[in-house]
Amino acid sequence: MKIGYLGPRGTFTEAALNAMPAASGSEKEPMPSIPDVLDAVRSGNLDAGFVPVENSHEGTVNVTIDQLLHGDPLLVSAEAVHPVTFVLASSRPRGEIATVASHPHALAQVRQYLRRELPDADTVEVLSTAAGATAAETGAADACVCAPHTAEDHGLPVLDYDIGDNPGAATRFLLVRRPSAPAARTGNDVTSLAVYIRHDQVGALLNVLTAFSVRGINLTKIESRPTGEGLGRYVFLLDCTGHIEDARVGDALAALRRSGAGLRFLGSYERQWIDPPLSPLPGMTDEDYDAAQSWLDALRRTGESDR
Ligand SMILES: O=C(O)C(=O)Cc1ccccc1
Repeated sequence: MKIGYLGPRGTFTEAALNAMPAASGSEKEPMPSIPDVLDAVRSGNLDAGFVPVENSHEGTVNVTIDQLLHGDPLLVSAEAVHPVTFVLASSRPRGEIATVASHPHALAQVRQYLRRELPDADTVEVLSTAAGATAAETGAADACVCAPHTAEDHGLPVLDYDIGDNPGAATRFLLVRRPSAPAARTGNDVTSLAVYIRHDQVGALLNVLTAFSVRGINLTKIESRPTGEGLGRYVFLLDCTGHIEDARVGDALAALRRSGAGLRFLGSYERQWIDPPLSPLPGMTDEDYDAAQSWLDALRRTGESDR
């Protein structure tokens, strides 16, 4: 199995992929950008792609989300959550640092540090933290923000360790592939989907949310992105706990379908966060659904209910 990831070597994405048991034994190929990774999956050059999607403090990596929303569909088969710690690295003395290069999400997570320590330095956004290290090594930038081991690999002295504004920041990554049967249900799963609500209906978003809440399904993320059709046209990205094989999740999706909402299923996969999953509401387990279906089947056959 060949997995492409946001490279070059030394990115946080690479470190997160190497820590993933499901990826051990796979051939891993660094690619220059997130769209490069996902397009290579679409074209069949890669079996899977591994990209950052969200940071605990900086929020969503929009380029990843937009890639999943537009173009040929892709399916998420796994997620990984990985801690991120940043260093400032440079071969120049502190007083000579006029430019600092890194990935926009890394720069955003050290904003307060840079304002405090290097208030006059300009930031330079590049495609990854490892690309920032290359920029600092070649002199295209004076310094970079990257992982400690990346500074070492590029022969860059570390001027400051642990410079993140939020200790404990973590990034969530997704393993994606071309659509096929979703990952197996584990009992601790997340389902991601994009919902295109009806714009000619008042309360359309509330109806979508209600489809989840009445079935006791916990939403863990909701985010809107422009559809690209014009102002006021948004698509909603939802993450909920549960698997499409869970009766209540399948039932919620079927209800959305009946309501006329457009759906792009983005995958059901094992959840990797520390929060314990919430128990289903009474009457919402698969067993409850099965028992109610058997009761209805019998009622339709015999005309007899149980009271
Ligand atoms: O640039 C990297 O190293 C990446 O893998 C993207 C990223 C950037 C900042 C935090 C987490 C991931």
